[in-house]
Amino acid sequence: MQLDLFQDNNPDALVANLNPQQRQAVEYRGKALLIVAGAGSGKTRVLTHRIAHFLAAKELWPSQILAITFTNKAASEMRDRVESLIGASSEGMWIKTFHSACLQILRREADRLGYDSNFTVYDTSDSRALLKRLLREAGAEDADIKPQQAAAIISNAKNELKDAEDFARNADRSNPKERIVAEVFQGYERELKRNNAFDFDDLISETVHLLRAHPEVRGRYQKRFRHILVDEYQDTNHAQYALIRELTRPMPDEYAIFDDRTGEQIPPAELTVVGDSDQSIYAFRGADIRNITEFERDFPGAQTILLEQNYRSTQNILSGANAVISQNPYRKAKNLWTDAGSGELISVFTGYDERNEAAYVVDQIKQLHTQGTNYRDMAVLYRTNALTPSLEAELKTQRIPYAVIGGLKFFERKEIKDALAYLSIISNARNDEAARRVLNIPARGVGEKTELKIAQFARENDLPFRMALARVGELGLGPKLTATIEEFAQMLSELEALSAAEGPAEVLKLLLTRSGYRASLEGSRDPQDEARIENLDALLGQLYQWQAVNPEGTLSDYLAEVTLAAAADEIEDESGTISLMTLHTAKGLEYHTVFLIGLEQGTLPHIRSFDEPGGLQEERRLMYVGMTRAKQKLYITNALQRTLFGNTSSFVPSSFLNDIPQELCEQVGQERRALRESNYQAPRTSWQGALNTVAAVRDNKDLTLEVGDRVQHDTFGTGKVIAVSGTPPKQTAEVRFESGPTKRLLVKMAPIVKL
Ligand SMILES: Nc1ncnc2c1ncn2[C@@H]1O[C@H](COP(=O)(O)OP(=O)(O)OP(=O)(O)O)[C@@H](O)[C@H]1O
Ligand SMILES: [Mg+2]
Repeated sequence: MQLDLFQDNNPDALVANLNPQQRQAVEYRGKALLIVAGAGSGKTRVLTHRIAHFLAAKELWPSQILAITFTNKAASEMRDRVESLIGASSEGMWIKTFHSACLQILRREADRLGYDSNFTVYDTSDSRALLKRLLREAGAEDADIKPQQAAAIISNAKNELKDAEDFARNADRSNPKERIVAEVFQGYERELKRNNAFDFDDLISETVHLLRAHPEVRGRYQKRFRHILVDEYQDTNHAQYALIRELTRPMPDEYAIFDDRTGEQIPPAELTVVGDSDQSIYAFRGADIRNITEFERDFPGAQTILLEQNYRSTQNILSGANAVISQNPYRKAKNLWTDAGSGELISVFTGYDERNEAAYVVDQIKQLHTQGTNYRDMAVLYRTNALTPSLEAELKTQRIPYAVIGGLKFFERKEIKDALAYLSIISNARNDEAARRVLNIPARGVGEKTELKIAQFARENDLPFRMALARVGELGLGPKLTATIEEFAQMLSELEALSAAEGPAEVLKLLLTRSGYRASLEGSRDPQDEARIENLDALLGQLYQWQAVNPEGTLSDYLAEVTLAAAADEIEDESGTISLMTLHTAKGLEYHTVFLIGLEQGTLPHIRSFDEPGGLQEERRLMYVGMTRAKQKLYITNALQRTLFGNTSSFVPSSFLNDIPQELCEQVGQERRALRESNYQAPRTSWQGALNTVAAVRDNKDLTLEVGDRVQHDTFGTGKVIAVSGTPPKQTAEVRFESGPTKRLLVKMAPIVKL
């Protein structure tokens, strides 16, 4: 039927399900249209309907449309929405992110910039590595310039469309730092070009330079793209803004473009942008809200349409989100409303630690799934990736399929794999792959040639690679290299000895320092490396907890468990997978149920925002983005303590929680505490209570359970033992809780009392 709609050329049917303002936006014809509105008011829906409307009215071909979104996930959702509207393939239509659109243009036009079309795109770590070398060569140690600082300065310059020469011209020559950065910037550009490489920011700025320097190329793209639509316009930076401007700015007479068929002159491309200044969350990358506020000045005669009805969320969720964002100063109040009804209350849960928080979240997920909510309709959102390990571990244990969107799963991340490879070679000296992986991690100057030599020696002497390392003296390498490798082998021996006496967590803790891995990440100042440290700390925290639950567990037990758990990733059922992602990635998306985790001071708002101007406001917008992803049900959770690097720190709940009116929330955590208080010794405060529970856990040593016994669990309430196995102290019990879940517990460790 939808195909008919398209073939019948019936654009009116497309606007039947829209409110008057949305309909006006879809049907508007003119050079420039700006739609500003709060979350969930149908901005993206208007964009997709507008695209379909152009097609159905046969005003444009798919290939004449360029639609730009911010994330790959948003782009693929937009494509799906358009295809289901037109009932046909959207082939030929560009629905892309800024970066992927520019990448495609540059691939085609590379030779005009003196590049080959097979150029490489340097990711952040490639750029940092290059900058580090250049800084060293420029003697930056004395001026104390970190690669990360230089990278940020260069990135900002590129986002402002300033090249190395501009930068050098404007640099204050009497300031040694500026002089060095200017010099390094020029060297960096030279090296990129020599390597036939662009960095991330180049993709956009170079496309702008290309279009500016070559009007005939600009004309070609203007001729092709007759209508450009940009979603999430509030997050465009200057370079992105300039790109749009080049693609819509009138052509000079000598480069005027003409219709091949009619011979008529073609006017500039038209533009539709939609945005919400309350959802601007990329100021740190140079996003400029002024692009939205000054749109009318930049595009004279532009039409502005406001949308006010929210179709996504229930009133409780919307009121909660509005209450949070209204704390931001200097914003235009919006009149966003919904007729969806008040809906369920926002559930607020306080866990005593991150495992308790994860257990609660996963348990709710299981219950919702049992009650018929598909996994694909649920998402867990967080401020930073470091918050996921306990959650991922719990999801794995409970065999719930999940996907980490826009990021690697925890156990697939490089630093985690590195750490596990270290643990693996310590646990099993015959694991050649692991030994070879860590040989030069962190960089100790052992190159591939040396690695191959060692491997060959190992083969000839029928030795594992690890053993060949110990005999590196026989290889005739240079003295320095030989000493480095001997030292590496010696370190592995020490760690092997340690692992015989200590638990895996202690081994990991020591190896991160002894190997120099931690120091190399700490020294790098690359934000990615900062995240890597957080992740390694998270792994360590998780390992300590694993050790607490498996006091007899060995390193190889742990590694086997992790590997098997990773294999559980394969499972997926017809209800899809749960999505895990950062708040930044979640922009524009929506889910039936949303869990916002890690609502603590220092996590959200993030600690780094405290001393940045406007930092707290940007964090509040992130919170607003997170809350407004939920359609029917919103959970907000926090943990009173988190374990990082074996250290447990306590956290205060996020100040944003105080902004949500009490009557919109139900405090699940307090209910849980009340339950506990009514059943046994009352803890004094919630989190001391949690510690008491942990202490009580250790007193379970002599507890033995039998099938049929009733127990009270700290998190899950009362339940009945339905199976037991093993004998104390290794007895495990399967308990079916009245609150729904069935759990397998190690009796001596579980936070339970026998009733
Ligand atoms: N007129 C309408 N009738 C029914 N549903 C609608 C209508 N307008 C929007 N919706 C639905 O409301 C939800 C939110 O719409 P959409 O994602 O387009 O909002 P948005 O303004 O782009 O939100 P965000 O600011 O989060 O990007 C979607 O599920 C959409 O299909
Ligand atoms: Mg949207």
